[in-house]
This record gives sequence, structure tokens and C-alpha cells, in this order.
Amino acid sequence: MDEWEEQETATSGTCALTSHTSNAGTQGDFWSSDRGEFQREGAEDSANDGDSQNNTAERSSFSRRGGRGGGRGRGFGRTDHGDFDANEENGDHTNVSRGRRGGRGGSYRQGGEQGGRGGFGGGYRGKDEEVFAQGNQDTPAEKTDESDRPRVTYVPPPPSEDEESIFSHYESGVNFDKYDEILVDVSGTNPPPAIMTFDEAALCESLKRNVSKSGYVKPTPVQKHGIPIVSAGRDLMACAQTGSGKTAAFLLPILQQLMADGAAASCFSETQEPEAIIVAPTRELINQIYLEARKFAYGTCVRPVVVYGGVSTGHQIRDLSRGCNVLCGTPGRLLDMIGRGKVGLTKVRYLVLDEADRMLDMGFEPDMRRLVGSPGMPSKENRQTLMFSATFPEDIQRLAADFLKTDYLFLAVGIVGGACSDVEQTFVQVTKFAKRDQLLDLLKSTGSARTMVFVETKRQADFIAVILCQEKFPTTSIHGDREQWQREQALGDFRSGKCPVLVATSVGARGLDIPDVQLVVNFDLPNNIDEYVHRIGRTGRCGNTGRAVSFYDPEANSELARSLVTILSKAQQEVPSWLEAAAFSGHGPSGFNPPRKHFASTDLRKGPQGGLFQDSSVTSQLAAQTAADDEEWE
Ligand SMILES: Nc1ncnc2c1ncn2[C@@H]1O[C@H](COP(=O)(O)OP(=O)(O)OP(=O)(O)O)[C@@H](O)[C@H]1O
Repeated sequence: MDEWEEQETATSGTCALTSHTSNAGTQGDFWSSDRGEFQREGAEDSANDGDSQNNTAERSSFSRRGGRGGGRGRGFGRTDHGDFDANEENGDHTNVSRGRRGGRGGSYRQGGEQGGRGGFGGGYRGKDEEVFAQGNQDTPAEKTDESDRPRVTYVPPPPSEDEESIFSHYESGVNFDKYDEILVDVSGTNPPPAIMTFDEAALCESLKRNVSKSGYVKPTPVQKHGIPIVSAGRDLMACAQTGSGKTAAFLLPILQQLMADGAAASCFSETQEPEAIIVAPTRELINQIYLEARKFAYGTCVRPVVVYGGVSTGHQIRDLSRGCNVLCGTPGRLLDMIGRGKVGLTKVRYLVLDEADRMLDMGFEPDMRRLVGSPGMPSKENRQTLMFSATFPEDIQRLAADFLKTDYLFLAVGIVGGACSDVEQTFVQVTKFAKRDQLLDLLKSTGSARTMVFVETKRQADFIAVILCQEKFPTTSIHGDREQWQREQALGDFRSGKCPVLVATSVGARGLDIPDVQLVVNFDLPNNIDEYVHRIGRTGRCGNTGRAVSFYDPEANSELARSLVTILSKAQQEVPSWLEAAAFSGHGPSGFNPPRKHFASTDLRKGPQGGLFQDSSVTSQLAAQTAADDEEWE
């Protein structure tokens, strides 16, 4: 029995209620082989695939991001699976699935030699190291300076082949038709006319069938406008509220075009040349996008593939080699695959940045520049670049223009950066010491409602999850210190309702589309307003109603007060008088704008008056700043 198996055995199955465990190991994670496969890949495999994150672009891309942390105190600013959360109070970022690591030995395992503190040791790798890492992408793992770092060997279970589960979906809600009332603005020259029905999208039969099997009857506004724009070959920056169908807005026209042009049937090749590349900031989100692509491409010759960190690289290389038309990836792993020569870029026609503002902020921007500058990648004039998000601060729009043709179209559905209008937002003023009791009271009052609780740090996520477990709320958690299989299991348990409470750091804030999330709790408010918008957007999706309750700690959150008032006002929601008072009390960024009643586009090309959401642009710099610190790197 190897070290890995020992640990699994030692810790598995001691918690009947949840899949969550405490740092102290009072409860064990479930582990069952059908969840995924754990294997030690042989030396041959490793030599061929370099199945390690040690010597890859993925690692290199993180190195400059994190100053603190470094799980092993050896100068690497990321954990084993590439996540980084510098907000962790002590700078401990150790991923602790196996023993012998330094660092706090945080989450979930009691295993042997972990523990010890020592995760601090200078997590910064300078430029030279980055160059070194890049220059050694093909070096087998064994030969790197970090060869004792455990290799990632997790192989996720294959996605279901069963048609029913491929097309399983939740119903659109009572407010779905109200989407039609949302004001839409398309700016830029010669936008094509919107479509009103999927029939007008002129999809081929198999795509039409798949759209219908997905339960889509009529397009949402971002689809009505976005699909013809993409089909017309235009570059696009699109901003529409959370849960309003942005994914299909880019997937459907891309798949349609690939099929119309007779995308070459997938065939085995060591280097794959995808026609479309889709990038997203987190593993769970990119996997979700991949599953959507797979669903829409069902029964066609188009083959989507997904690559992301925390999973065996060798496994992904093997999957890739079977053929790939649409490659979905997190930036690090994608660059890694390109660096290894497993992905060629010469045939790329579409480059999609989902959560584009996040992909272009201070954290990921260098990776995006590296991606578009990679050998073979067609210039922006020779590819179509599409960007989607619910938030698009002006400074990021400015940056984004570098990646787009000058005549790109800007599509704004509703208020750029606005919160989803189907989410009822409430605020509770509370000190940090009273938050725990508030949360327990809230959960007691909501019964078994599926609830996401957002906290600031990974340690806090563990702590709160344990408390909730102890209070008999079946709870699991997702954050960057958890192994990938644990993250996927946590999400699975939350989706299935086995654990109706999910405690998450910001890694769960963007894009996740989980059925029936009725409540989002901001146990800790984020420190930028865009993050708030994305977090509460995990509920109230696709015309369903949802509820968000945020704990406002006057000591910690006064900087956010003005932006919150703006967001609430624009969503036509009640603003608590104490929040308004806090907003005007002199704290926080200047430039508060009283809410305007009418829609206005915030395509920055329209000039300074075009920006309805100037408050957001004030905070966006902060957002970019803090994103580099408090989000989790993938
Ligand atoms: N036209 C439609 N009819 C019915 N359901 C739809 C339609 N379009 C999308 N959906 C469903 O709505 C849900 C939300 O869609 P999606 O995840 O694409 O939203 P999003 O705008 O990307 O959200 P976020 O900003 O949070 O990433 C999904 O379950 C999707 O399948």
C-alpha cells in the first residue's frame, strides 16, 4: 500500500453526514473509487508526459503572482494544485493530501508527517525562475529541482455517456420572460440584427435537436444578440447579468460554424490543432463549460476536450490526443499543453475568454498575453475573439481592446456590472464575533435550502464547515487547499443535495451553475463589488428567484458601502438606512454616483459620460488589485 492509499484508508468514511472534515481531522472525507481514480503513474508515463506541475508553464505562470505562501517554504507561490490564496492569514498555502509537506498541514487529513508550520519560506519566484520553468517544459519531472514534489495523479471519472444525464437541466424560472424587458445596447459599427428565436439562428439539425433537448425554448437577450454577432464573424465584448445564458451565446454559434465548415472529424494525433479555445479562471467553471460544449455537440463530429490543473497531465494528454476541435482550459494548464507541443494554435479561429474581466485583470493578464503571443496563434486580425462577463470595469475594457479587432461590438444587456435583478439582497449589520451565531440562526430558519456560504479565507472555510457539521448541517467546502478530487466531490455532494450547504472561498464565486441554489450568504463580504455581484449570482439564475444575505461588519466593510448602495439602488432594492449612512460617512472610495433610473451602456468607447457604473470603475482598480491577492489561482 503506498503512501497515498494509506492516507485514504486512514481517513475515509468516518463522517456519516458530510464529506467535510476538520483540520484536526475529527471527521473524515468520504472517498470511493467510483469518484475517480487515483494512481501512481509509472516512471515511463512520467518521463513521457512529465506529469508534474513542477516544470510547467502552469507553475511558472503562478510564480510571479504570489509573494507569500509557497506550500513547502521553497520559494513557490502556489500549492500542489495551483491554487493560491494569499489572504490566508499566515501565508500557509499547503495542500496536504500527502504527508511530508511543510506548511500548516491544513485541510482534511490527519496523515502522517504533515503539519508543522513552515509554509512561509518566500513564495516568490522571480522572472528568472519563470524563464527557467518555461525553458524546461519538456524536462521530465524527475529531473527538476522540485522532483520531490508529489505529482498530480488524479484522474477524474469520465463524464456520463447517458443521454439523460448529459441533457439534464433545471427549469427556467418565473422571471425568464422578464429578460425580454431588459434594455439591450449594442455599440460599435454595423451590428447584425438580433434573432428572436433559435430557428432564426439557422442551426444545423443536430444542434437544434440538442438545444431543444437542453430545455431551451427561446433565446435569452444575450443569446438573441450575441449569436448573430458571433455568426457574423465579429469580435465581441458582452456583458449580461449572471445566470442569463452567456455560455450558450458563444458555444452555439461557434459549434454551428465549425459544423457548417465541416470541422475535421477527431482523429488521433500527438499534437492537436483545435479550432476554438475557451479559457475560464477556475477548474470547476471550465469543466462546466466543457460539459455544456459536449452537450451541444452531442452526436456531431465536433469533439470538445477540457484541460485544467489538479488532474493528471498524462491523462489529459491522452484525452487530447484522441482529437480536439474545441479546447476548454484554465490558463496555466492550457499554456502547459501548448508548451509541451500537445496543442498547436495555427488553426485557432475562435478565442473565448469567459469571465473576461477576471481573465484580464492583474492576475491572469500576463497569461493571456502569453497565450495570444504563443507560436502559431493567429493575430487578432485573423481570429475571432469573444469576451463574456457579468462585470466589465472600464479599466479592464481598455485592456481588453488590445485583444480585439478595433471594430469589435460591445453588447450590454441591462446594467454593466449590475447584480442579477432576480436576487433579493439583504444585509445584516454584525460584528465579526457575532457572525457565527447569525449564520446558524439563518440556516435554522431556512431549513434545507441549498445554500452557498462565502468566506474570505481557506482556513475560514474549513472552520465554518466544521462548525456547521457539528451543528448537524450537512456541509462541504470548496477552496484552493483542497485536492481536486475533494473539490469535485464537494461540488457533486452539493449538487446532489447530499450536502445542502457549501462553504466556498472566491474560487466558487464565478460562473458555477448549480441547480436550485436558493440562498447565498456572504459570511465575509468580498473586498470588491464585482466579486459581490458574481457571488450572489450563484442564485437567481435563468429566471428563478434567489436570495442573498450579507453580513456587513462596519469595522471591515466600510470601503464597500458606497458600491453596495449603488448596486442595491440599481437593482431597485431597498437600501438599509444604516448602509446609506455608512456610504456617506466619509469612508470608502470617492465618486459615489446616485443611481440613475435609465439604462446606459458602459462601452468605454462612448466616452466618460457613457459610464453608468462609474462607481464600479473606481472599485475596479481595487478589484484588480485584490483579485491578485484573494482569489485562487488555477
Ligand atoms: N435560452 C435558454 N433557455 C433555457 N435555459 C437556458 C437558456 N440559456 C441558458 N439557459 C440555462 O441557464 C443557466 C445559466 O446559464 P449560464 O451558466 O450560461 O449563465 P451565465 O450568464 O454564463 O452566468 P454567469 O455570469 O454566472 O457565468 C444554465 O443552466 C443554462 O443551461
